[in-house]
Amino acid sequence: MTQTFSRDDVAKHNTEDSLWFVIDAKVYDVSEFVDAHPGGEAVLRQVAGTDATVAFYNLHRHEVLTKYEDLCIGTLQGEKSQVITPQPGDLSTVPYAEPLWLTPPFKNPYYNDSHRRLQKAMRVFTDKYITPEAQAREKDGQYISQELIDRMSKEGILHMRMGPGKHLHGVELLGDAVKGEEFDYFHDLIMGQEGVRANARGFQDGNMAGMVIGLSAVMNFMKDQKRKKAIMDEVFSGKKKICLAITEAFAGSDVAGLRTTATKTADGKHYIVNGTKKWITNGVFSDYFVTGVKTDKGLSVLLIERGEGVETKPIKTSYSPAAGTTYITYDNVKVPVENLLGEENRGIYVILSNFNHERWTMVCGTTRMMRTVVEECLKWCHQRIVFGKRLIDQPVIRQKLAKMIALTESHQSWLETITYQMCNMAYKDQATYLGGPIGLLKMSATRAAHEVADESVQIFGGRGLTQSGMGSVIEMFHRTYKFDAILGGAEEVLGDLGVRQAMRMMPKAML
Ligand code: HEM
Repeated sequence: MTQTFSRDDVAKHNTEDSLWFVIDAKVYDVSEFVDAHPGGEAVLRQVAGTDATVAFYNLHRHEVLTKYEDLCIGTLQGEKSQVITPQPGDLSTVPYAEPLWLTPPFKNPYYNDSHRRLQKAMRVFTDKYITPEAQAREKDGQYISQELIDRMSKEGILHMRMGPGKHLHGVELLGDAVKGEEFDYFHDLIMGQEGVRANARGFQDGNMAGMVIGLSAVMNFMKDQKRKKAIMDEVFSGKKKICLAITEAFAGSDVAGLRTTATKTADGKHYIVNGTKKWITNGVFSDYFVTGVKTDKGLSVLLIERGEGVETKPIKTSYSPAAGTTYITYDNVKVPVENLLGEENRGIYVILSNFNHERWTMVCGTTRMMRTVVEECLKWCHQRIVFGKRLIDQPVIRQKLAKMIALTESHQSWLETITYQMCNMAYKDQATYLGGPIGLLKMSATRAAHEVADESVQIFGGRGLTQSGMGSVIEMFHRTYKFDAILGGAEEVLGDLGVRQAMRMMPKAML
């Protein structure tokens, strides 16, 4: 694209056969494209021979130009493009589009060089591999490809998604961006926040969310160490998939109400499992199901392999089928007693100890998505002309942005404060001291997401309700933010948990 043209050259191409215009100092020849233009032929003819930059950005996302770059035949003499075309791995320079620690000149006490290296490497990986696949799967509703799973496995991404621990020791992580031994909860936060930038909430769960919440129970509670290692190897190598099967049509956040039963056989060697599970993420393509069951004196957790008596079928939800949301039935499924995770009748401990990390991971994602929505709105408000002004020139719009920015920044800061505690507190103490705060944080983050989603649709108007084009990210967020408000514990349950934990620590303090 070395050819240059004057504005007069462009102006001559406004005929039936030759249709050129300028967008951002680049010259486009759309003579052959007019028939195929999704917005119709007439609108293009109206701007033939002129500078159509403002009209274009009022109607299209910038990536449309990248997709159709073949239509560009040259540039304007002596003029330079102004609009930034992001490259894989780039940080955004839009204010508030990145957390403060990634925004010069701000300083932050929590992150070191290994965090920065990991952030950079994971962003490149997301931009190059996760986003294109996520967008494709959102459209075709298929499940994640084995190719992407294999690629993530090779880079140690599956290992890292499980958080800090021995499973990372000696594993090469994203080209050695960080040593497994030094991986902490801030690295974990980075993995959680960078991954969601694919802007596809359904696929985000389809991308091994079942593993994140299911494998941890095996890692922490399977007694047979050889078997545990074998299962971890199968899952980390991407050969087998695993999910967590707790909720039922009978019981959601109130896990004590589960009705799936596990009865021991007379010889004591097996459990016979009967019952159902609902809303199980990744269930349709999983090989292992970490399943909450009722045993004679309480709850227990069993690792169940796909096999005779286990049936899975997809459930349609308001996010994409790519999540693999599943209804499971267990009909007289024979499970070896060695597959018991933790102690019999004390499964509630297994389930609860899993929750903190799951909830915290969800906050990482929600907070990052709110930030992306802020960025989308800031860009849109600067390019959208309405009533003869840019949207950003309307005070009422600036009020909405102020609220959205404040909610995003405050939740990121609170999240980092909690993450710092996780880095510096023994795992067993975290259940006592952080269960409540993490519950309150998740409750508050999803309430904030509710506000951010609502305001962003008001800013985008009809485009915020349209799945393709300018408002696609807003539409996706508004349609799916509720998943974080329900999954992993509903807002009300978590708020109550936070206050009840505070009640337990309440001294005899009087007014
Ligand atoms: C190289 C130049 C252009 C390309 C490749 C292009 C491509 C597209 C595409 C892919 C869409 C579908 C919606 C989307 O994905 O955003 C679209 C919609 C549209 N385009 Fe273009 N377009 C170009 C220039 C223009 C210009 C200069 C105008 C008007 C002055 C225009 C007017 C429209 C309209 C009115 C729509 C429908 C928008 C909507 O549904 O909200 N296009 N265009």
